Amino acid sequence: MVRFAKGHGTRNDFVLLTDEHDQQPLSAADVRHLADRRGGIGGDGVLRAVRGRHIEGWSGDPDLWFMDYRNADGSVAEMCGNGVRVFAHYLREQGLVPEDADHIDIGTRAGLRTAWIVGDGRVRVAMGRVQAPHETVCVSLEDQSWDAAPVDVGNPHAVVLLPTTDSVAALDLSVSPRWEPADAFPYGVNVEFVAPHGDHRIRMRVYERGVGETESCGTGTVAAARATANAAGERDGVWTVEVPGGEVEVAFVGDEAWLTGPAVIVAHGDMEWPVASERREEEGND
Ligand SMILES: N[C@@H](CCC[C@H](N)C(=O)O)C(=O)O
Repeated sequence: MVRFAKGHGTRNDFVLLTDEHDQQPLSAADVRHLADRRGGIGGDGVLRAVRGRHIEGWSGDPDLWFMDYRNADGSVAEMCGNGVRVFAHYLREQGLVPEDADHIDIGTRAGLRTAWIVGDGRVRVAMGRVQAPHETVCVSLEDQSWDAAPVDVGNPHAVVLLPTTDSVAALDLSVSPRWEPADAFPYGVNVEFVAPHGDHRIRMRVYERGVGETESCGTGTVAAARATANAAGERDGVWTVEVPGGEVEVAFVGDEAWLTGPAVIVAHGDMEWPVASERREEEGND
């Protein structure tokens, strides 16, 4: 049996597990099973809490809790902005960090992230440096194409700025967007479609690498706000980003970003483990 929690941030949902001493490393097939909405628990991703010392390539404090993030298809991603808020909340509710700690430092594959529980069930995270080069790429969806702004939030994004929220709502994101040049994102990319919806307020939909369309993507909201601010010639500022699953706030000071939004744990339970052998065989235990 494995103990799990289920949580979400603006309905971007995750299965959470604690594996302090790295005794249950997850294969891609394990992750797909956990994230499976019919045969497993269900989620857009899986967050495993493990001490940093066990993560190859982590050169920070070995005692820090590390957010080992996986997309629902089993792939590894560097960062997850909604996930890191839910992860901070989980560490606190599980008693894995002191209840009176002012902040929570978390290791991720994109580096150290610091979270503050700010009340009302919301968590603020210092998202680090956001890089948005000037060059654009071409993003296509079925027979439509647009210029998109590449933005790096620790993980890769391409942001398409559209004129109206109706044009965002009309998109069919059941199919994956394509991009050119192909080598612009050798490891894939998350694609955001964004339109203005008031003063420093935008609306966004996203097609996530390794998942498909989700109701929210925290790093995507940061990328969307950065691309919108850049297009408006603004640097510092606070943006509200509406997503199908709710809304979050993104603040910029210089190159740095902070993301604030809800973090919810909805359930705890026990799951059969290891995964049934027939499923491992079916999916391949890679
Ligand atoms: N939903 C996440 C992003 C998760 C990773 C992404 N799919 C990727 O592969 O980079 C978020 O809230 O940031």
